Amino acid sequence: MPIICAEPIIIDDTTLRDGEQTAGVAFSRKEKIAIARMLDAMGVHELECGIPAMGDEECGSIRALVELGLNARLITWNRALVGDIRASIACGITSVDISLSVSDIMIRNKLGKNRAWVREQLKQALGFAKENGLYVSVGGEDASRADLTFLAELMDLAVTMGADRFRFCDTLGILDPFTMFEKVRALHGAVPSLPIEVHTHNDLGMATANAIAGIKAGARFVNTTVNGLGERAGNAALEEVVMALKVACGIDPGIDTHRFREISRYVGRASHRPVPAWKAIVGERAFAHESGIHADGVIKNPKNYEGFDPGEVGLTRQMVVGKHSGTSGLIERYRAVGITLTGDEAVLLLVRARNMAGDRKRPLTDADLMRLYETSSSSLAAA
Ligand SMILES: CC(=O)SCCNC(=O)CCNC(=O)[C@H](O)C(C)(C)COP(=O)(O)OP(=O)(O)OC[C@H]1O[C@@H](n2cnc3c(N)ncnc32)[C@H](O)[C@@H]1OP(=O)(O)O
Ligand SMILES: O=C(O)CCC(=O)C(=O)O
Repeated sequence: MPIICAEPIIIDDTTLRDGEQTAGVAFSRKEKIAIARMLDAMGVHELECGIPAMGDEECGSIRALVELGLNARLITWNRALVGDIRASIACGITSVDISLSVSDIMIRNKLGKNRAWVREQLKQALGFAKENGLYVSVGGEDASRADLTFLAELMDLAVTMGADRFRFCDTLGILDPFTMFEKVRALHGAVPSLPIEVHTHNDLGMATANAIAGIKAGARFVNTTVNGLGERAGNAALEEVVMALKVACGIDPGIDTHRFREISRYVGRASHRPVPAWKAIVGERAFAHESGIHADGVIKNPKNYEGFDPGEVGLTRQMVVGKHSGTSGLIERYRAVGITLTGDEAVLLLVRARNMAGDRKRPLTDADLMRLYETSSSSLAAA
């Protein structure tokens, strides 16, 4: 059943920040500009575009993105350090994520500090950002393992100091959607005046589900990356979150989805992480039908076996002849290469086509189909 959102859902795409943090991935400046332009043209609302603290090269890229004058809001990632925020301001940035580890495990074992230090650091960094007129998302790193009462306390402090939103991060990707929902709902209930952003990771294969659960629990901002790039197993994929919102939740975040295939292929090349054929939404074979019952159903009406039209994401439907084909699919494929089969001919050819696909461990090409037809001509004449 469609859910009603009082306010629009804002997609904050972090392909250029967390996406580039995928181990071994490095985008050139030219690629960053191309990706940002595409995302902007598609109507993506915000781009987390880099980390000024990384140094001159990164700052040069961020400045170049600022100079594009995109519609999308550009936001940078910063530790809760005045120096990091200064570096963002020097890039011409007016929106920042100020990140603080908020779980006791990270506060103790990574930062070597305590909760009081975190509070103090937030005051200093947020205070500095606000004095400089910045829009601020307070990033709660490892929020999914943090004490909820402490999180609510930090959120209260953030509201008092003028923060614009709080980012709930499932940094390790260890939540399930039900727990995600409960935690985000609890925080939203505790501090309703501070909008929540959700940042999810795919370590258990639930990044998209958790992003959607966060939105259903009241989050208004959601982080995505093209193809689900990101630390370790990646983040929630832009194309999955947007289509899940549209198809499963009845929420249209206003993104031009027709370019999903195009941007997916571009980012796949630029990241040297080719898109698997079966990848949800954008995989080349995401709308390929081989199994007899499915092919027959799709031929009768695509709605039988497609949750949405492939054209909506820039893909095309493919009818495949293989080991699981039935006669309807085979007749349809032969029709596409200009040959009309009778029912008897299809029955005869089907056995041979299945065997051929099984032997070759791949679907039959047009050339395979033609050869099969020609080499079966005497049997077909008798059929
Ligand atoms: C969950 C995330 O994705 S967070 C984003 C992570 N992204 C990146 O790390 C990519 C870019 N990072 C970098 O270029 C570098 O790590 C830099 C420039 C930020 C820091 O570089 P270095 O000074 O060489 O430090 P190094 O990377 O070895 O260690 C990180 C330091 O930041 C500290 N730190 C980590 N998170 C925070 C935080 N939120 N606020 C303040 N300090 C922090 C660590 O405690 C550590 O400092 P320490 O050595 O005094 O304990
Ligand atoms: O903004 C933050 O605090 C960190 C975001 C992040 O990349 C993560 O927690 O995985």
